[in-house]
Order: sequence, then structure tokens, then C-alpha cells
Amino acid sequence: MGRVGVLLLNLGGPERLEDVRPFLFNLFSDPEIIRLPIKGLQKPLAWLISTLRAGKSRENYRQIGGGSPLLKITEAQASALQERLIEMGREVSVYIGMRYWHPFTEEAIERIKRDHIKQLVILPLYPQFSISTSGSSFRVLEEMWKDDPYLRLTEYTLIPSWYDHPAYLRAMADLISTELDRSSDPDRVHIFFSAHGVPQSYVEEAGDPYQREIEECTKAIMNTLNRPNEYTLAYQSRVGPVEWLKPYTEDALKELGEQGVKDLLVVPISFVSEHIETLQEIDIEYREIAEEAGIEHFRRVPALNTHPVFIESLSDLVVKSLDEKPTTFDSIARPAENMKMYPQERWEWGMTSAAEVWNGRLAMIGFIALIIELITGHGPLHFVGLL
Ligand SMILES: C=CC1=C(C)c2cc3[nH]c(cc4nc(cc5[nH]c(cc1n2)c(C)c5CCC(=O)O)C(CCC(=O)O)=C4C)c(C)c3C=C
Ligand SMILES: [Fe+2]
Repeated sequence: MGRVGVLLLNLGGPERLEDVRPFLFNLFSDPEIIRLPIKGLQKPLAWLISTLRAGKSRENYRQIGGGSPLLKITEAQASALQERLIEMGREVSVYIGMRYWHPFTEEAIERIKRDHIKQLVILPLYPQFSISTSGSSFRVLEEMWKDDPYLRLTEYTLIPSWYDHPAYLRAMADLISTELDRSSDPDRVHIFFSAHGVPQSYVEEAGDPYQREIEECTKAIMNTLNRPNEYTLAYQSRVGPVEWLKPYTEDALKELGEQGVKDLLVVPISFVSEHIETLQEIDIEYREIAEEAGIEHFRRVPALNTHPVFIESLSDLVVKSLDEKPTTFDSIARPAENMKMYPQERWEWGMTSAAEVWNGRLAMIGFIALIIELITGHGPLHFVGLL
């Protein structure tokens, strides 16, 4: 057996305020995040949305200290995992590949090639699979494997999701238990699972298994916790005008307030590290909404970060995967039958609902471009460097 590597996949985040706009541009350039019927429109639209969103997003990153802590935490997770694997007698090197910011997945693959890795375990740091997260990173890797004769000689195993791993569930239950016991009346605390949302069309039209995995994961954590508390699952971080998975976190908080819930414990469920959506969105925005709704005690469980039982779950996944037969992107990258990697892959002509949505969006882009041109004297082609 040749040298062994583990590639941890994550989304990445801007480390400085200057990085926010280019980070958003990379994110919105991804057809797994927004897909246009005309490929050539992807970059201009990504430019437009990232430019329009950058101010608000920068302000949010400013509120959490001027950048995302995601890379530092992912590095600490990678070191803890490598140490644990070495203790278990497995000589492996752990690499980090981010989808939208440094170190990019492509940079990680260059390092893997330089180190002559012959066997690779690909492990997304997302417990549940979504087309928009693990699926998008798998797509990048699949393209690289197709084009690179060296990579084709590298055996790899993919771990699409691991939301039901017993040690992961134990680590989550441990974090929740610890926080519950800080309350004067632990059994009366309402547990509020907040998952990152995705547009409904991902699940209903593209067959994304994300919602099912989130729901199963929530139930499995509650079973592992084995306490009598009531709980709710809701979805946060909606972006754009389309419908996302429901209930939305802000609506669910208001409803619980109206029902008289006073003591709430928020559990972020689709992330394993602190990042903008825990530190800013939950801790600042949702706290405010909850307090206005009459919820007196609003607490949050910390993200797993380097919790030792969580690191144990990652090392167990790696060891089991090394002992398995190699898998291919074809067999595993589409974990659900009928799943389409691109949400709008099945484009139909005519007055379909998809066509209406896109007609509306394109009209909106044209309108915004006109306003920008009137204000600045330059058209969109000037801004994307085409004029
Ligand atoms: C399971 C986790 C995540 C899913 C699913 C997901 C889908 C998704 N996200 C956007 C839009 C944005 N995401 C942003 C940042 C961001 N998102 C996740 C996780 C999931 N996203 C992480 C870990 C981060 C990075 C956080 C950091 O600390 O930097 C952002 C940028 C931040 C902001 O402006 O709000 C956007 C935008 C979409 C559209 C989507 C599904 C289609
Ligand atoms: Fe996101």
C-alpha cells in the first residue's frame, strides 16, 4: 500500500473583510448554488449578486471580528484527526480542501499529488449530504479525476454523509446535556434544532436527500440524548426570493414565543464548526427575534469543533473507509436514486414554472443593470471586464 491521505472538504469562509466579495463571487459562480439555463450568464449574475450582497455580508463578518473562523477551526480538526489516526497506528496525512476560499480543493489536490498519496479518503465536514455542499465539492473532484492521469491512479473512497454515526450522535447529545444541566429546570427547556436551509426545489425537484437526513439526524440525536424535553426543527439562512425548506427559523421562534416557551436551547445541526451562521445569525439576529417574541432564556450549544468524541467519530469513519473497497464518484456522489446534481438540470422549454421564474429573474437582472448604468455611467459588461 502507498502513502495514505484524508481530504477534509468544507465550504471555506473569508478571512478578512476584503475577501468577502470575491468569496461571494466564487460561491454564486457555482452552478450547484445557482444554475442558469444559459451557462454564459453564470459569471455576470454571480458578479451582480456578490456585489449587491457584499455590504450586508461584510457587516455580518465585521460583527464576528472581521472574518470567518472556519479555516482555523478546520485546521485544528485536521490536526486532532491526524494525531488520533497516528495513535491508532495509521500513518496518514490530513489535507483541507475548501470549496469557495483558500485553501481551495484544487490546492489540496496539488499537495496530495506532491506528497505521492496513493490512497485517499474523501470526508466532507458536513454530516448530512446536500447537492449544494458535499455534492458541489464531489463535482469539482470528479472533474479533476477525469482530466488528470496521475489522479486516475489514486484509489479513493468517498464518505457521502455520516449523520447517523454513533460517536457523532453521542458528541451532539453530550453538548446538549451539558447545556441543559446549566438550566435551573432542565426538563422544561425547549430544544430548538436549527439546520441550514436549502431551496425547496433541491429536495422536491432535484431529489436532494438533505431534508430526510436532517430529520433522521434530529430524531437520532434526541434518542441518544434520551431526555424528556420537547423539540422543534427549523431551517435558517435563507437567501433570495424562492421558497426554502420550512419552517423558517425566525417564524418558528415567533411561534414558540406565542406558545409561551420561555427557555430555549438552540442546537445548530448542519455545521460542525463555529462560523458566521452560528456566531452572527443565531447568536445575534435570532437571539433578538426570540427575545422580542418573549423567550427569556436563549442559549446555544457550541459547535462540535474539536470535541474528542467527535474526532473519534471522524477517525472511525476514516479507518472503516480505508478497510473498504475503493468507491467511485459515479457510485457514491449521487447517493439518492434520481438525484440530479444540478437542481435545474431538467430544463423544459415553454411556459413552465421554471421558465417563468427565470424570465422574472432575467428581467430583474436587466432592470438592475439599467439602474447601475444610469448611476455610474458604466454597463455590466464594463464591470465584468468585457468592455
Ligand atoms: C450544511 C451547510 C450548508 C448548506 C446546506 C448551505 C447551502 C447554501 N448556502 C447558500 C448561501 C450562502 N452560504 C454562505 C456561507 C456559508 N454556508 C455554509 C454552510 C451551508 N450552506 C457555511 C459553512 C458558510 C461559511 C460561513 C463562514 O463562516 O464564512 C454565504 C455567505 C455568508 C452570507 O453572506 O450570508 C452565502 C451567501 C446557498 C444559496 C445555499 C443553498 C443553495
Ligand atoms: Fe451557505
